[in-house]
Amino acid sequence: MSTNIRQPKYFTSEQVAEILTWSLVNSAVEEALIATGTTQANAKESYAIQPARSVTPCGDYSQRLLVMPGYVGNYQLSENGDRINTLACKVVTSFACNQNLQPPLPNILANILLFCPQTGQLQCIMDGTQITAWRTASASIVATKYLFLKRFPQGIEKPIKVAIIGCGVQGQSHALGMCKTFNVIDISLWNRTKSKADNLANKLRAEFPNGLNVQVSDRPQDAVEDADVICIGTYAPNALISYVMLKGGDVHINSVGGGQVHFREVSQDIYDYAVVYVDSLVSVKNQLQVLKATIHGELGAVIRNRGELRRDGRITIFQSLGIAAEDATVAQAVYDTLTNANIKTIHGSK
Ligand SMILES: NC(=O)C1=CN([C@@H]2O[C@H](COP(=O)(O)OP(=O)(O)OC[C@H]3O[C@@H](n4cnc5c(N)ncnc54)[C@H](OP(=O)(O)O)[C@@H]3O)[C@@H](O)[C@H]2O)C=CC1
Ligand SMILES: O=C(O)C1=NCCCC1
Repeated sequence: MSTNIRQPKYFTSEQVAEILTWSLVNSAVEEALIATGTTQANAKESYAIQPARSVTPCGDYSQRLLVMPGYVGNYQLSENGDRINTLACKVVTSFACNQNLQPPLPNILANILLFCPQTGQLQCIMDGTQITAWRTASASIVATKYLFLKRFPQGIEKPIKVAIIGCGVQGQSHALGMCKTFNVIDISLWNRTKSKADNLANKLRAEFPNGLNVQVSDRPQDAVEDADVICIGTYAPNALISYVMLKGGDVHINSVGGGQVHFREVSQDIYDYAVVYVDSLVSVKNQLQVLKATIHGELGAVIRNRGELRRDGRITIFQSLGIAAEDATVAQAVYDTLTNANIKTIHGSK
């Protein structure tokens, strides 16, 4: 039999990093969130098919291999772009011990396989480690825009105070993404190992020399006490923030940390009071049984019914689990840029 099968391309983390900008990733992730929740092919709407990810513990639960397949159909990477389909699968490991290696490795290492949606042929494998860091922060950015900033007349121009709890890979991408996307006037950083918060503070001061007040806090409560928006992404097995620590009134929390075993970095009393949204209700069934919270709905549903949500004076939580559709749309945007395909994608400064 003749083989017309082409070898897949490979894109390194350096090639991928070169392409990533906050405007590109934010818009690709927003499309993924909108598509999530609609699973049927439909001429007018985008949709996503993303079965629950498989999790293989490798010895114990602190070492896991996750396989995240996803198909996103009939979506656009930019307003004037063609409607496209993407078939992808992220293969990602989470080994909590990697940070103790000399030299340290990221705990979360990923590769994304992108397939031709017409033939199923593997088109490329790209490093997904950076994409995971960026797309998770972007999901929190989109959540902050729709669940929090839409409450105010100034919208995304509103000056906000942000707290970052945990300054690992996720804390860093959240801090940079928030400051690049929104009018952040004040950012407070807390990390268990203080030197990491100090390093991030220096990076932010260098990158945003004007108009951004950067502080490192000794305790999580000091970081969050005035915060409008809190981004928390750790492996903590116990709550790091609780209701009494918050400023009261309008507060939005992006909680991305799965912990090693449970979702425990935010205290139960905050969940009891807050309105909780997720990226995917399907993932909730599989991964969030331990969380005692009423889930209000999916972020994508809020975006689809633009402007209908009013949560004035409330605490909202975006409980992020991470979905394959986000990896798929971002990987597609990166691939298109690197290969000049579907080139009407949106670009912007880093
Ligand atoms: N929702 C999603 O889509 C995604 C979620 N994640 C989750 O986000 C979290 C962070 O991942 P990532 O940033 O890549 O990991 P990193 O290893 O880069 O950072 C881990 C962070 O957790 C902190 N931490 C660990 N244990 C504790 C503890 N007992 N108390 C307080 N802080 C602690 C570390 O502090 P220190 O520096 O002192 O060690 C560090 O700040 C993980 O739970 C991961 O599973 C990751 C990717 C996607
Ligand atoms: O969504 C992801 O990607 C991940 N989520 C939880 C931890 C591993 C990576």
